[in-house]
Amino acid sequence: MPKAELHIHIEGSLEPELIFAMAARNGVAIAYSSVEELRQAYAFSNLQSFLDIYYAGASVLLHEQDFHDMAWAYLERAAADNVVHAEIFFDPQTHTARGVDMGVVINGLHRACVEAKARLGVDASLILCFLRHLSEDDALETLQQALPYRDKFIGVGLDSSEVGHPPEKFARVFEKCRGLGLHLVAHAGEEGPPAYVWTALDVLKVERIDHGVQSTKDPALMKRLAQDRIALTVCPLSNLKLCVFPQLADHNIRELLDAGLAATINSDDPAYFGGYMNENFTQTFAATGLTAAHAYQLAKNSFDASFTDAATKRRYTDMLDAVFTAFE
Ligand code: HPA
Ligand SMILES: [Zn+2]
Repeated sequence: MPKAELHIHIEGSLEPELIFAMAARNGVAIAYSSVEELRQAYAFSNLQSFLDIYYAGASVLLHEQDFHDMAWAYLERAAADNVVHAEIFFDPQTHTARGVDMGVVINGLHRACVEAKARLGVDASLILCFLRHLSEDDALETLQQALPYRDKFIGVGLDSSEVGHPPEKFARVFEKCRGLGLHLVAHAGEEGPPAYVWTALDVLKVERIDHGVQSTKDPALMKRLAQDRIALTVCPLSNLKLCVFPQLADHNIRELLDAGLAATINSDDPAYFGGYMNENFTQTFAATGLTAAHAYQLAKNSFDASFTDAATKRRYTDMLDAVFTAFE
């Protein structure tokens, strides 16, 4: 089934093998003695326990070629899962704080996106995420550093530690980005309360909510999301691995879809959470009993919610319809 991936952190696609290869070629020391030992550390109890190891993994990225190679590996893997369109998050502050130049980050990632179109037929673009555990002034400075590369990213997002860092902390920087014509998204309602989804919508004026699974706790919010067709980029295996739901069978993806919300399925940090796109779909469908009609809706939602033009959305939906017609 052709589909779009709208919630993927490129640093979360860095597989242990690539971490070790880059550590060796860049002379960076890592706290684990083997790929197996590193993988064994991937047992998380919540978002923060994951973020600590995720930022440590990203420390091997130094040169433009490293950022390119990481993104290229993801794009090849995504293409194998029939992802035809990807909007990719990156966390520049994780790298600039270590002395890596903004241009090194963006040019490396962007080159892989350009190659993906030519060699894989995958449409890929970049969304710059601000780290919400840092200050808004740090985000404003990061935006300033990224402006020379304005043509190489399509929007901004908000990620990292959610609880205690509500969306409204970033009101000024998002307002500035809106003025620049950038698309706006934010993580909200992953671990944080429905109130954070409300302020992401009403203060930051985001076009999509990343995760948003806590929204089912607030009926008025559910109504707002359905009425305004605000897409939720849901990541089931991530929610399972970070203990947002005790089991995949307890996930509320079906409740979201059946309430008429524009939910999508995405991989978030596939190297850490045990699955790329198709694995997220097959495990979620097996555990929750979603139907073929839900599969069609999820893929259709992913195209409708993407930041591409109407003609491209129509072309994607025609591809999807052709697949479903062939199975009827
Ligand atoms: O799931 C996530 N939530 C918040 N920040 C993140 N950074 C990478 N993945 C995530
Ligand atoms: Zn995420």
